Amino acid sequence: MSVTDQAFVTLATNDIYCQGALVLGQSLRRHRPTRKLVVLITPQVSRLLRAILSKVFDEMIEVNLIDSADYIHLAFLKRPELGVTLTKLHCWTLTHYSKCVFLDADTLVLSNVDELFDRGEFSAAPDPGWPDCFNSGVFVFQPSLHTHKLLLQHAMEHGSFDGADQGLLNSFFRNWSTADIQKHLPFIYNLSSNTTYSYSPAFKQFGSSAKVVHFLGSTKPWNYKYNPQSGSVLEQGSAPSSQHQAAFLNLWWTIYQNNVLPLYQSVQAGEALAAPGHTLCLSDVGVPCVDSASGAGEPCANSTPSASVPCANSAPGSNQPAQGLPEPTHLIVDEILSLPEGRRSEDMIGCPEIETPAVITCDPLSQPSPQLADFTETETTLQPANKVKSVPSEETFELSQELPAEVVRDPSPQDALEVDLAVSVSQISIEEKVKELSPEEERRKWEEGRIDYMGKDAFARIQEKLDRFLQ
Ligand SMILES: O=c1ccn([C@@H]2O[C@H](COP(=O)(O)OP(=O)(O)O[C@H]3O[C@H](CO)[C@@H](O)[C@H](O)[C@H]3O)[C@@H](O)[C@H]2O)c(=O)[nH]1
Ligand SMILES: [Mn+2]
Repeated sequence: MSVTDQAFVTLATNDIYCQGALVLGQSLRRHRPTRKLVVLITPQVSRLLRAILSKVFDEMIEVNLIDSADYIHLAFLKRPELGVTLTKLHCWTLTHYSKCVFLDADTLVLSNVDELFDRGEFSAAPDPGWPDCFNSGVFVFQPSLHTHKLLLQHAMEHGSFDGADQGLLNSFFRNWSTADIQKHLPFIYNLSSNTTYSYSPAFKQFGSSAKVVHFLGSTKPWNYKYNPQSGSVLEQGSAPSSQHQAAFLNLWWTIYQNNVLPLYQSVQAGEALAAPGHTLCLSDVGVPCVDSASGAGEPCANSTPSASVPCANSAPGSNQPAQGLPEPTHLIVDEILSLPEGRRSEDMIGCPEIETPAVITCDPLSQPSPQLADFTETETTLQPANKVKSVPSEETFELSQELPAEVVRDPSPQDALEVDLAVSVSQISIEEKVKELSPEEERRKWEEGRIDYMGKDAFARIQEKLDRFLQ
């Protein structure tokens, strides 16, 4: 039975965090949630990622990025990510829901967690670093404009002791650790992926009942490279700290490969149809059992090739991208991960962890071609595309009365983080790059007071330019 006035909510302020939100959304879907899935995005998210998110989430709601630069005047800023994570507070404006569960975009759901809706505001699990504080990566809350207003007021009056949302929320809900044990979520609802390293006997005892894994900290799953053939992340600079952590990372990537990448392919194929010549570089390479990302590196047992399926056009759904948004993420598919011989999803039964994979197959008999006509969607878990909503204007108005004018920004694209997906037979990686700004955008940034004092606008570099000019 589905409950339409309650929702799981996440946040992604750029295309990189969208990768996490997509895996989280698909991990929730695999366990058949009875609540809606909602993603909060900011204007920085590209139209391609919006199109993909709308295939996974029931609702996509655009909110204003509360940018750290805006808070210089409020003098409460030490860490640049503060503003961004304060954007999380917008979740209290979702008043068309009676209760919600917030999940960070770097969390992964391992089983059905609908029972979280039996808890009340404000429920959260202890933070592994300081268990008298809660971790703000998973929490139960009740949307309310009044609470939202109080939270923003609290932010302005008291700041945040850690410079981000977790410190703010802990001081706002300050009796969490003592008042009501019902509001202490068990740790299995927010298991930090690296805890297994710090207390492995406990993990051995209780780890199998983990329901939500949280990749907290600076290295996220998308920072690793993944080998689709072995089904495991590649050990490089940032090697996983334990075997268990590696298993969670491998699961993240399995879902990414099987349930997220195909969405790119179908949406980009649709875009190519709408605008021929769109960047989509594909070559037809049969990859033996690329979906065998079980974590153990075992090949799929039941991968009997079926008759090849002729490719057909696949429309991306009803989502038409909005105008004036950041340029889409680049998808570089060097060698497409097509299943050999047009293998259908039914053939994947032997692959563990994959219940209803979204699979795109390509007719191996047809010529390699960058045309979308080479694709067909055989089975997907896609949800109906949904409308993009914005926070109602009255709320924005109310908000802008509360805060200095510059805190609430025009929803103009700015500093979009672009993503390069590099997909080959032996490696998948998600590279992030900061978009090069045009001279006009640079000037606008300066005029808005968003100056990169530590980076390219550092005094030494300006001096260099002046010297060159004066020579
Ligand atoms: O550039 C960003 C940064 C963060 N987020 C969102 O904000 C969440 C929190 O950021 P994250 O990088 O996941 O922080 P953690 O490494 O988990 O660090 C801790 O500290 C953060 C700041 O207090 C809290 O928000 C987290 O819940 C807490 O686990 C993310 O999951 C996203 O949903 C973005 O959308 N874009
Ligand atoms: Mn997190």
